[in-house]
Amino acid sequence: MWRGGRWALQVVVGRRFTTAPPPPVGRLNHLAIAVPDLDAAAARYRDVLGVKCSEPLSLPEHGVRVVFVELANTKLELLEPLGDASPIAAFLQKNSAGGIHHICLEVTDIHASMAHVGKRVRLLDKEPKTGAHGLPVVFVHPKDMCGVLTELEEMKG
Ligand SMILES: CC[C@H](C(=O)O)C(=O)SCCNC(=O)CCNC(=O)[C@H](O)C(C)(C)COP(=O)(O)OP(=O)(O)OC[C@H]1O[C@@H](n2cnc3c(N)ncnc32)[C@H](O)[C@@H]1OP(=O)(O)O
Ligand SMILES: [Co+2]
Repeated sequence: MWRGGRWALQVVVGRRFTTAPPPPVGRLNHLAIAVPDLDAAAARYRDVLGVKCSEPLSLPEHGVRVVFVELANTKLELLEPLGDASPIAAFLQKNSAGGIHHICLEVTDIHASMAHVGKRVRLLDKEPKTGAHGLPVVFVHPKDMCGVLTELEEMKG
């Protein structure tokens, strides 16, 4: 069916049109927290809550320095700005003490998810980038996801 200048996949099932179901979304891979001082934030989580923190990892291509806090059912991603163009620096200008920055959901096929999701919401890149885990990631604009910046990360298998 031709809709809005694009072919929309329509499967006829018993005289009722349905659109292919979205590719599956799995676990919450991480919840990211922007912080003004990564070392102080990691020490706070480690010393106050006694949780395990990774060594800091610099990701200049993303403008961040990160520490992962290991939890029983997911991870926290502590994010400090790295470089002048860091998206975290812009976030901290509005939230000086830091705050919840994004969530990351796992998908099995990021291109399939992008093709489906990209029809309905704004993806912030045309192609996936390589994230902190060395896996493909893409972001959905927060204004299109109930005010929450949403990262999709491909987890094969
Ligand atoms: C990938 C490596 C690592 C990993 O997990 O592997 C990471 O997660 S790195 C994380 C850092 N990278 C990113 O965040 C990339 C995606 N982010 C962006 O492209 C920008 O930050 C963007 C487009 C979300 C916001 O851009 P900007 O900071 O320039 O702000 P705007 O003024 O354009 O914002 C428009 C509108 O959105 C609101 N906003 C901004 N950031 C967030 C946020 N994190 N959560 C919720 N809402 C957000 C902002 O307040 C504006 O709202 P308005 O009502 O118009 O004021
Ligand atoms: Co992330």
